[in-house]
Amino acid sequence: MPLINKINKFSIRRLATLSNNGFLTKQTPESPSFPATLRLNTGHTFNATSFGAVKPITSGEVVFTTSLVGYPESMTDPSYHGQILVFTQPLVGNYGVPPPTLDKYGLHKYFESSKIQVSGIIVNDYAAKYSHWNAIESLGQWCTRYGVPALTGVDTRAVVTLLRERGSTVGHISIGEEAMAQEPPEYTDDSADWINAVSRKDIRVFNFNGKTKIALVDYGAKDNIIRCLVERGAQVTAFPHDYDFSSKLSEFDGVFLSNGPGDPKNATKTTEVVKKVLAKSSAMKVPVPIFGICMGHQVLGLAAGFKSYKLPYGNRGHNQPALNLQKGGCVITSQNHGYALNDGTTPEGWAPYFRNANDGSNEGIRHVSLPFSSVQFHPEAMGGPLDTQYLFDDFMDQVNSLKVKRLGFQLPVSASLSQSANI
Ligand SMILES: NC(=O)CC[C@H](N)C(=O)O
Repeated sequence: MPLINKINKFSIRRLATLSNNGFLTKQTPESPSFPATLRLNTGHTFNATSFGAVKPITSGEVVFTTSLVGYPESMTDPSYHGQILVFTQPLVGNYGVPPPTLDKYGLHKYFESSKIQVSGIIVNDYAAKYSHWNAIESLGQWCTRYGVPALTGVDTRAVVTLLRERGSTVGHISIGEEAMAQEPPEYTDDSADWINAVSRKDIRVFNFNGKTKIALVDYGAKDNIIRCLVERGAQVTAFPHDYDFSSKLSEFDGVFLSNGPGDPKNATKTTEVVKKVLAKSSAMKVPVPIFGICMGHQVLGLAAGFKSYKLPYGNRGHNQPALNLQKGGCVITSQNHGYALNDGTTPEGWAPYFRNANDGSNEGIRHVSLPFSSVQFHPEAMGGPLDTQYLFDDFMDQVNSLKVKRLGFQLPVSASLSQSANI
């Protein structure tokens, strides 16, 4: 390559870094590569080379995603907190990592939260050389900055075959000869605390100008879920997972239950709060609609009386087909979950809403007469197909029309008559 081209390429990369100044004033150097292993509790060991943080040993549940793109979004999704993520897409890293730019609502434009949430990543073929107009650093540099180990050179198809045969499996990333020679430690399952680790600690309002007031319970909410609501005119009040907002229900037009990590059965406190909210809303003349996504769906289900269970190895990817049991048809969805509700435990007054066309697992529930529903997949789809974003439109339409009805009931009769004449 002529020298001038080389210089131009270098300056363009530098410019990208400088134009995002304030985020990254100095790039982290690439970590040196070390020999490493991924050891699974099945007894299998995979040799690898590290390209992220040099941390001797990291343990966690090993899960896989079949998504072809979206590693910045997946790795910052709080639902992946504490897990070691295997990418089945062989080439990972080739478009680098974007800056932590915030949009006008204060939400991350290119990430799902403010940091890497996975405990480690496993890829087949790491691309250290990246190219993208918006990239400011490589995947390896990003992992190094956040202290997250990353392995390349692993036969990820063999790992996934094992995970699919053996089910949910704990694994250990060992970096360097010394760590590789040691027995991996006993894995301590701290997943009961994961929601607490990722949920916000304070109450925060997004989009003060929004006309429709939504209470969002944050179990580790992805930024794009909040964006999907505020972009549709919502003022979103995000509550910590353990905050009992049931006494404030009448201040809101709708309730949204977010995604989050771990087993929904650990979310006992919030399940009790959601039970109260369901009872309160059901008793209102005009009920307040409730919608949930993934963990929010599971919590709503548990509060309604469904039972949940752990899937053999979970569904994680961007092309999971879900059948709409109410209207017919099939939607292609983005997913990331290890647990599911059991359709066989559907309580009275509720119905399964969506069903996974691959494994038959539940993908959604709805109340047969009240405005309560939820989906296991991710309509906000970051990343993934946008086919089910209409569910946000449906939810906001339902919230707004019931809000008008509720206002009608609250106004004196004469005002209520003139208001309904206006709509
Ligand atoms: N994305 C999510 O909210 C995941 C929900 C839950 N942690 C599960 O794995 O099933």
